[in-house]
Amino acid sequence: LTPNAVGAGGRAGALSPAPITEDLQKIDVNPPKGTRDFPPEDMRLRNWLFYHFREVSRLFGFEEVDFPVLESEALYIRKAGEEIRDQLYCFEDRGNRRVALRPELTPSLARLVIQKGKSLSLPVKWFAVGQCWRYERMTRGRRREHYQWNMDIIGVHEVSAEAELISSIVTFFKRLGITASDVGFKVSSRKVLQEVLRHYSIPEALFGKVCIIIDKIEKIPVDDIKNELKSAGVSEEAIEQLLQVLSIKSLTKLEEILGDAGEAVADLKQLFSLAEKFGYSEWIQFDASIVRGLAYYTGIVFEGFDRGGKLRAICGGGRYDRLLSTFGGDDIPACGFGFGDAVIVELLKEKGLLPELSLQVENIVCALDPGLQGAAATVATILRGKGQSVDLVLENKPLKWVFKRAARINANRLILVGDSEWQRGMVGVKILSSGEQHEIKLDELE
Ligand SMILES: OCc1cccc(Br)n1
Repeated sequence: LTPNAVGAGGRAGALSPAPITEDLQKIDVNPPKGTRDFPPEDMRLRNWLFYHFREVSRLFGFEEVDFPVLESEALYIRKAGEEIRDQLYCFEDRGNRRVALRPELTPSLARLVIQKGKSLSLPVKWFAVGQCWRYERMTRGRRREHYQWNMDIIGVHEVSAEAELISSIVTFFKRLGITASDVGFKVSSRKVLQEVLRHYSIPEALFGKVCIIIDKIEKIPVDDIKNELKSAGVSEEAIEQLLQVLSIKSLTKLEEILGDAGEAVADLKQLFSLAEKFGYSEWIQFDASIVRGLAYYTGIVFEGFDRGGKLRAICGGGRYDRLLSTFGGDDIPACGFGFGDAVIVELLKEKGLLPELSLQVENIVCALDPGLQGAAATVATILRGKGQSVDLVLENKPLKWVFKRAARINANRLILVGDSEWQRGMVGVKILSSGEQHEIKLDELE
């Protein structure tokens, strides 16, 4: 081959690499805007977090489920003007179907419950950990995906279901070292709004839209809230009463305003009573301004907040008794929550509660000469068969390199396969923490 000659599709000339053809161009190695890669150190933290999500779900007797990330857009088309709708990551697929990357898990769960129908024995207690998406203009530099832990109880009318769900989140926080001094739950009920709107004969059809407007009360000026409520058809008198009720932070005060005949006060009293029995009274407080930003909630709603006031809501949930019937299913009561994987990590960082997670491999196995690479593979396989993790050195490397790698992967032991030892059915073992070294018979290795 003459220098630089490249046979048709063949290897480059022996003297120099093939010229870069126009097909090769440097791709953008970053993930798409608003999305994250999980390199090993981040994946260890994510796995640690998800381990606790799953452990708490197991402690509460919930079964894991999952659904496609891609769903029919129809699951999320609600007319109440939710932000989740405005940011839907939706498109038309090659079959001209309107589809969307799921922005939340609850509609998928409702769909599966309906699909399973009578084959399910109620109550259903399901949990899921899944990636959810939104297409938000990157002006605010916010993410377009996060992972959410959801727990849902389907088929229980009583407030004991919401009390159980809040207990599961308290259990999760405690496992991570987070206390009631760090976070709390603001709890209310949409029945508070419902009773005020009914008192002013505001049509039920406006309920979802009013809730979505009210949910912005901390985010936009109160005059904008008033204007949006007026445009939605709520009278000025009703608006004033609504805003007054929403400022209530005590159940006693709420009872004075609404009376004790309504479901709102009764449900909330029951929840606070159960909270005492579960032992998490210090974690929850009534706050009538909490409505949550999803149109389908119908009763108790709650959100976890950091008492330092620096972070966005940590988690949130509530009762959604009408969602299944709006999907054409039976009228089955339901409640659940979503817990994102981002704010909790910010909180853990702030509290100094992030765990030290490093790669840990029990053994590094190395052949002392190229002819023993097969023997090293045999040793690795024996150890792995006994449940021991092994980093097998796959190339002929100097010992200095092996020791450096052993330190980087935090190996406990270095297993050396040398010719003379191998001839005697032995291998060398070095305990890396102490430096202690000995030989051991292959069949005694464990
Ligand atoms: O919290 C609402 C939400 C939904 C999907 C993706 C992201 Br990031 N955030």
